[in-house]
Amino acid sequence: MPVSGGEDPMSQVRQMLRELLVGRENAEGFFCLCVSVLGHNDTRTHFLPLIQLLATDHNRLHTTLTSIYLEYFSKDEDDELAVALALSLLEVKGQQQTNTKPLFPDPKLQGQTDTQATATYRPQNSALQSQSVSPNGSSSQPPPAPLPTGASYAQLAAVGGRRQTQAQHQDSTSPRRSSGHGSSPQTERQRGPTQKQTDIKWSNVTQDVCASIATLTSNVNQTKDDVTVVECKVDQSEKPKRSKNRRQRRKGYGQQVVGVPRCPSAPPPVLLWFRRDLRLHDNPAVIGSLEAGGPVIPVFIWCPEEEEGPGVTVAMGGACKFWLHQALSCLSSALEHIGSHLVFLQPDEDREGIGSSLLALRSLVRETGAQTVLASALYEPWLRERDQVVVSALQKDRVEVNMVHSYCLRDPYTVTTEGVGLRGIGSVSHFMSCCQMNPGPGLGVPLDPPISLPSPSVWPRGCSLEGLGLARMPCRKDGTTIDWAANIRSSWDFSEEGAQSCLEAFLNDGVYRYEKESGRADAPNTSCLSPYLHFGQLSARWLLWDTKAARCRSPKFIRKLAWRDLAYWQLTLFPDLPWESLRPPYKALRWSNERGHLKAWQKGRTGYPLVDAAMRQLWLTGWMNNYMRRVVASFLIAYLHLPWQEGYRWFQDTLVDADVAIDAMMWQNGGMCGLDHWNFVMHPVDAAMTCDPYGSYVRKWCSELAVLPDDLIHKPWKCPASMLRRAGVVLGQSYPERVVTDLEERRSQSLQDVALVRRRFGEYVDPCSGCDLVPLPPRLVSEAMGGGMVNTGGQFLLPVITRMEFKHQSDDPDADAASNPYNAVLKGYVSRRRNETIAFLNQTDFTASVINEGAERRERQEQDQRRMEGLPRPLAVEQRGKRTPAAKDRFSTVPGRVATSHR
Ligand SMILES: Cc1cc2nc3c(=O)[nH]c(=O)nc-3n(C[C@H](O)[C@H](O)[C@H](O)COP(=O)(O)OP(=O)(O)OC[C@H]3O[C@@H](n4cnc5c(N)ncnc54)[C@H](O)[C@@H]3O)c2cc1C
Repeated sequence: MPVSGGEDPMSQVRQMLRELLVGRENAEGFFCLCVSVLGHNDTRTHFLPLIQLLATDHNRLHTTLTSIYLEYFSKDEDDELAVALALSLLEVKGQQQTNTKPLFPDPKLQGQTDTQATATYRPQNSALQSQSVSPNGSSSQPPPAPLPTGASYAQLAAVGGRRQTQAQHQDSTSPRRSSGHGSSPQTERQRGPTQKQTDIKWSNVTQDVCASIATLTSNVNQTKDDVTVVECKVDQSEKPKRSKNRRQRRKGYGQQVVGVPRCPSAPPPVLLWFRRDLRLHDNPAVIGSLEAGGPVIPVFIWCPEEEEGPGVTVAMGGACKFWLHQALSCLSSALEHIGSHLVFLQPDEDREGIGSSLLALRSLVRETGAQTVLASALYEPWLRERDQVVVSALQKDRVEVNMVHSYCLRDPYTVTTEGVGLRGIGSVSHFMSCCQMNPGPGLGVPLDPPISLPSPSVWPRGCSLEGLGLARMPCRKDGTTIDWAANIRSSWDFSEEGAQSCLEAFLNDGVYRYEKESGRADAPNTSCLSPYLHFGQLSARWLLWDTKAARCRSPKFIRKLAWRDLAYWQLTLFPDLPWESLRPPYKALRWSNERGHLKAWQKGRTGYPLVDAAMRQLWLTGWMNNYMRRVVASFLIAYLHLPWQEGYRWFQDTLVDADVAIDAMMWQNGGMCGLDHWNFVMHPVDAAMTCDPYGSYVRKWCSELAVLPDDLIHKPWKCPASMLRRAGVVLGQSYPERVVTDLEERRSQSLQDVALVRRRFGEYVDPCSGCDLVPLPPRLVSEAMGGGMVNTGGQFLLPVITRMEFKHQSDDPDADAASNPYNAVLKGYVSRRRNETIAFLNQTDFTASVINEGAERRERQEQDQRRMEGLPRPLAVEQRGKRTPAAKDRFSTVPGRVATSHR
């Protein structure tokens, strides 16, 4: 269609939209015109909100346009991002329901046209309602209208109209194309001077398109009389200041709602069942409850038996319960702030004295007359089963229950290995390939929080938050309270705003160092978002969007979200993951039952400062970073020979982010019996070279060692007695002696034990590859029949990733670890140069410290002598560690005083 000259861009788009709807223009032409007229940046920002209005009435057209948009704008995404997008971006209609019933119980609303409903507010429309399309543009659902042969959408757009040159110019200034930053609309909006202008344009776009749609639909005799149309607006004053930029960028997508459908009779209330989605931002269940049109009754039911599941999961340990209490308190305040209220319930008991969420919900339904229950789906197999029971029981009572997907980026029950196979299963790359190959329903765009929730005229009875007993502290005999959580309380902000600030802080700072330095324990280089993600105070979708829009993108960080989803996928495949080793032979491993060692490890009193610092940080704050978790796990397993389940359970009890799926997967992998194998073992001393090279982490958490020098603080047993004396350290008293000293021997023993069980249970070792074999769960068997598996007695066995060190050891089980060419200690995390430095320091540190001692003594004597003789003090020479000039690796810095070369 020719574009008339002289018109403003929006009139042109409006005109084009009319042409499109009456069939005189096709989807590609419309998209091309948008790019040509609005330019690259504005099209990227406004196109999806613009076509959102077509999502229901013209669903197929909407799908086609979304596909075109995605293909065009995903052209130059980097690989990592593309994979992450495979986990997320696309949306199918009704994505949020496991129950497929419509979300509009009100017949009046159901009866109206989709266009009208859209004007009221339909959050599912704010998600991209395209069919499943992979980031590379392939579609698993009806494909979009074909392109003219040989032409890409990018090319089509480039020939779209008379403003081509200008549009192309805008392209070249787009942040993504020029610098690799900020591919999303958000980043464009972040750019100060243009921001206001863009916002104004956007409101014009919305109004214009609404007007145009209204005009067009009036032609087909549709009336808006049944519905109170409330302007979709974002109340800037409601936004916490710190997140302003990011929040603003989203406003085209997650419009806030202040209105409900007008209805002749009062609609029944909706129960909004909060579980692990304790937030108002980007919560599809919250928005879904608004859609139902009735008063909303937010409710939280505490039923610990259901959380625990069938095995020993310690799903809600002490630290987690404490966090939950605080998070609920914050959510409750947030709800009060928007005129609502959170009802706390403890389950009623049935005739056998067993309480359940179902009973609690049933009595709430009876009390309130609610006909709809909305909740965010949970994926632990036992919780899913519980939910299925709730859904079917309430449905029998004629109550509609909708379980909305939002906890992970991908619903783990929709991930399949089709087209990828099982090779490499357990690794995050394999998992991401599965998601990429089978995109399935995804997440769409984040939703803003509601400004208000309609209240019932009478609130149901509930108990107090304290009544749930989540944060009850033990009492001493004298009646005083033991406040074990005091430090946790002072270390975190438990609110949703706390989560947002944490994210903001990370994206402004830590993310710049994340790629290379996320292992540092002495610097805040990771996001610290895990507890917020665990309790759903921050949605993974929100996090992904903000991360993608940040100035500095870290593919490694984005991959972490895939790790999270991988853990949930594994738990759905292997419900025994938290208590049963996946590799059968390893169940027979010889484990130690030395309780003293376990106690020392738990209390941070092993005598290894790095391990102790981490375990004390865990106890005091409920958290430690990933690298430190690996250090302490390696120590427990490879050096203390204690079973991984002990570590898992302690973590579950003490971590504020304790997450059954992630914790179990990581401990299984660390315990050598998961789907994946760590290909390294962290050395309790040498690992410090990466994470705490100057000892400041140890100084913080093991303050009794604070005065020791950098190079000896990780091994106080190597300090000369005089140094310990001066530092006030008495090993065995002020700081514990090492619980084990023969580290090398213990490592060898651990390796030999593995070789032993692999020999004993040879049927679980693949003779060709030497890999361990794992029995496959039925779901994977049915997906992968015929693919590279060995069948033994009805069990399907699959070769899984196996540490090279184990394969080699199996040839000579009695050999010691040092002679194994694949010795995993320190490998995988370090450079050869660093290994050499460590070896050098291990050899020389004792000698060096003795020499230093001597030199210092001589210096002191000389100074005393000079003072006595009244001579001036000699000029101080600055003495610092020296860096090898050509060193690429900062660990080549030799600590202490280094002699300058003598010519
Ligand atoms: C033995 C062991 C046990 C662990 N137990 C838990 C646990 O109970 N709960 C938990 O959330 N994480 C666990 N992790 C994973 C990881 O250590 C934490 O997620 C991370 O340290 C949290 O800090 P962060 O938010 O700063 O992480 P970041 O590095 O900033 O990562 C961002 C988010 O990605 C996710 N993530 C990061 N690493 C992983 C991973 N390896 N697997 C799955 N998801 C990941 C988390 O949700 C995290 O918040 C464990 C790791 C190990 C080695």
